[in-house]
Amino acid sequence: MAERNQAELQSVERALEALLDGVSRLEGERIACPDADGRVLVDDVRAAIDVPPADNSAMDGFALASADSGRQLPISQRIPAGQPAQPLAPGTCARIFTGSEIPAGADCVAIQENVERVGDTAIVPVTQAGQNVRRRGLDVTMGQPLLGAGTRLGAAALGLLAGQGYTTVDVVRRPRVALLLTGDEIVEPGQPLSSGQIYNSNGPMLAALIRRFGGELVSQVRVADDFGTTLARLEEAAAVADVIVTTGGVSVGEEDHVKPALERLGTLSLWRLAMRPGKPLALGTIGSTRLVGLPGNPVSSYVGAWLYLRPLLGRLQGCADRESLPVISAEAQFETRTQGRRHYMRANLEFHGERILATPYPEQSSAVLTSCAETNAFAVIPADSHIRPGDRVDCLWLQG
Ligand SMILES: Nc1nc2c(c(=O)[nH]1)N[C@H]1C(S)=C(S)[C@@H](COP(=O)(O)OP(=O)(O)OC[C@H]3O[C@@H](n4cnc5c(N)ncnc54)[C@H](O)[C@@H]3O)O[C@H]1N2
Ligand code: MOO
Repeated sequence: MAERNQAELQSVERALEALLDGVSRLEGERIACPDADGRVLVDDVRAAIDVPPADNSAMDGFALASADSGRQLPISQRIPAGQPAQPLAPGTCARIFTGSEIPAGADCVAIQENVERVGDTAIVPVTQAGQNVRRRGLDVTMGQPLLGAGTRLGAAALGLLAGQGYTTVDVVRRPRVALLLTGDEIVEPGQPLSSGQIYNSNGPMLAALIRRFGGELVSQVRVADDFGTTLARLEEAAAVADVIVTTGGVSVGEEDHVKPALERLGTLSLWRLAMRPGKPLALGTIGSTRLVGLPGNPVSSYVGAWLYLRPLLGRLQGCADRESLPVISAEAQFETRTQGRRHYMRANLEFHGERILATPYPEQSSAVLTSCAETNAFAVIPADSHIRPGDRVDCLWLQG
């Protein structure tokens, strides 16, 4: 079906630019390291100590001076991990274990499988200097940059911080997000469903995405379809949140009160975007609080959250890798045509050796949330194009 008024549609990029304009990183807070998974570093972190702090053994075996190797040597000490090593008596070797400190005077370790023990002596094969020794500072050298500002902390980063002895870390405060759901037909799960009603699927879905994108959900309220209530709920939300997310009420229906309420309280721009799903989008401000008004259709809301809300929360956290999604070029396993709107098709990427295949969910209606639940990417089909099987398509990988 031909779409009219395409000239009036605006690009995704322009809307995103408008949304992020003037948005800067929130302030930091000091938290305990074990609580910092997924949080974003405020500043660069430098290494306070060498890791490992001393040369140590990579293997269970015998430490010795390489010049003494290839001979039978007396075993002059035993160095369990965690115990200080005594300087090695010349012409001897030391029983040593993985992680034990290399004694002064030794420069290599022969692994025990290659050593023959004879009483208190060991016949040690020829061993090169440095063999099986992990040098002091091999992992991290004191003073080196360890992690950069804006890094999203994950398991390995938390391990690095702990390896430095750090107990607290300065991270960006989580953006506070208030979720407002419009629509008198919406009923909470657990309640009986009457004729004309549907369960609230957008609420839990968006709450999960907000947390996943690094936000803190500070409130989640339903707003009745009337102007006064909408106004009051928006004001309350603006008082506690950095970001207000609404769903529903951004199209042209007469029951939509978000637009007039926002026009009263702050600024509002309504976008009609050259994208599908999710043509309508509302962007606004109430004081310093940003508002993202997503469409009510669950799929449009889901796609809009990935494309707009995630970058906004990323910018507020000073986290560049949350501002965009990884793009994977894949081989289309389908044929489709678009007109004036770019299509974000919910698709599955499958990795088959060298080939990456994109298969769209068969039903792409913006009311079919199954298309989101069963896929892992958005295949981005440019406006006015014809994609045939085997063509390359750029896909946004929804793993961020
Ligand atoms: N005459 C026109 N009608 C519509 C247009 C248009 O341009 N002209 N745009 C269509 C498009 S595109 C979309 S998207 C929707 C956007 O509508 P709203 O944002 O105003 O949302 P509602 O009308 O309130 O709801 C749409 C749809 O979504 C369901 N919904 C809403 N909230 C929830 C929820 N929390 N959980 C589950 N489902 C929800 C609602 O029942 C409706 O079915 O407008 C089109 N119309
Ligand atoms: O674009 Mo609406 O989001 O088609 O359903």
